[in-house]
Amino acid sequence: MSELEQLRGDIDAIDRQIVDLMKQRMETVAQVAEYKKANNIPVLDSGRERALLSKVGQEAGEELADYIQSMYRTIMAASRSYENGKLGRGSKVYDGIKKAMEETPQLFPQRPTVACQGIEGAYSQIACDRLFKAPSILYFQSFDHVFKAVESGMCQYGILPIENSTAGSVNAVYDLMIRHNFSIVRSARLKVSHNLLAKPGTKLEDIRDIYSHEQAISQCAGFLAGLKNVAVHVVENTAVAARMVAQSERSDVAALSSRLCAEQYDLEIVRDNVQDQDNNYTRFICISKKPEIYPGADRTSLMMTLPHKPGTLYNVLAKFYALNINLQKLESRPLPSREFEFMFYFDVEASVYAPEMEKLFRDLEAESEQLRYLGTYHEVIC
Ligand SMILES: C=C(O[C@@H]1C=C(C(=O)O)C=C[C@H]1O)C(=O)O
Repeated sequence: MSELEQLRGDIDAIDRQIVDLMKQRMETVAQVAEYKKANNIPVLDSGRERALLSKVGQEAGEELADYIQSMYRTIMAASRSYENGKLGRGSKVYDGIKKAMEETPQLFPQRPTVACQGIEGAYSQIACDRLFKAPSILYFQSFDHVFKAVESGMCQYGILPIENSTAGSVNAVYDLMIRHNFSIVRSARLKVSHNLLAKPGTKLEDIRDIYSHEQAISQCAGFLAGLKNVAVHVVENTAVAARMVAQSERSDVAALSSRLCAEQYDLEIVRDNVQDQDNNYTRFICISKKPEIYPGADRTSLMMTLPHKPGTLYNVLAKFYALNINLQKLESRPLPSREFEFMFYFDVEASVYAPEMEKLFRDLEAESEQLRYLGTYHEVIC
């Protein structure tokens, strides 16, 4: 037997003892849960946990204190989760998820009324047309109006951009999420390619002024830098830019917009795919008033307000880790009304049918100040 094999044999023997001791510890934890139930005591006891951490840290000695303490944080989180299960406390959120699954039809609607921000030809419209077969689209001036149109029932769904691969999160939309009630029922990941559009017959060398949204301009910076005697102007969105060019009396102006805008506004594509990088995409969410969970839903979004104390975010992340749930997105936004408090937005990868989802919600509800379930849905790649 090699030295390594011998050492691993020793580790195996120690692990048998650890597992045995952990089983004994969990059995005692279950008795604690019984006691707490009978005496109406909450599961979490932060004071006891802090004292335990400090004690095991001292017992471990300076060199190992950090390792042992971090292991104990995990052990205590597992104990609390076990206690919540033993107490038979269900999860309100998970009950709501089950109800939404029962009540949602099998098929995603094909012809609903959908709220989009902008005008015809905007990227939200492209995302909307990929998500629904034949939607009736109502256009609104702001993202806030899209949320309101869905909240009031005027539109069945709303489309909102939330993230771009080059420019990052759309903070304005995350900030509005805090203020509105809604559910996410689908998301779309749309490949974005920008084209230089002008009136038919216009040549590249004739163009003197180019209009577009600032994000599109920055994504085409390399192409624009190569043009001579051209001024670039920011407008509110790429479809507005195309409409301006179409309505202009001049024939030396152009817009950076989608291919759809060329058709929409009778413009010609002078140059296509002029973005600097070809892996440019934007993610959109499709929102509704009430939760709807369609078959195949594998992504769940949550929002949580966490108290401003050390370790609160860590505790949430530890739960995802303990249940082997993959985190796809984490976004934090300051809460305007509460100084130094943050709203965290999470996207996790897990099917609603997975048993760990019920455990996750039970544990999160038991311990987070404010938990908002936003929906479970599938992301469409278009
Ligand atoms: C087991 C208990 O419940 C929780 C788990 C703890 C642990 O695993 O040691 C400690 C405190 C509580 O947050 C307890 O209250 O003792």
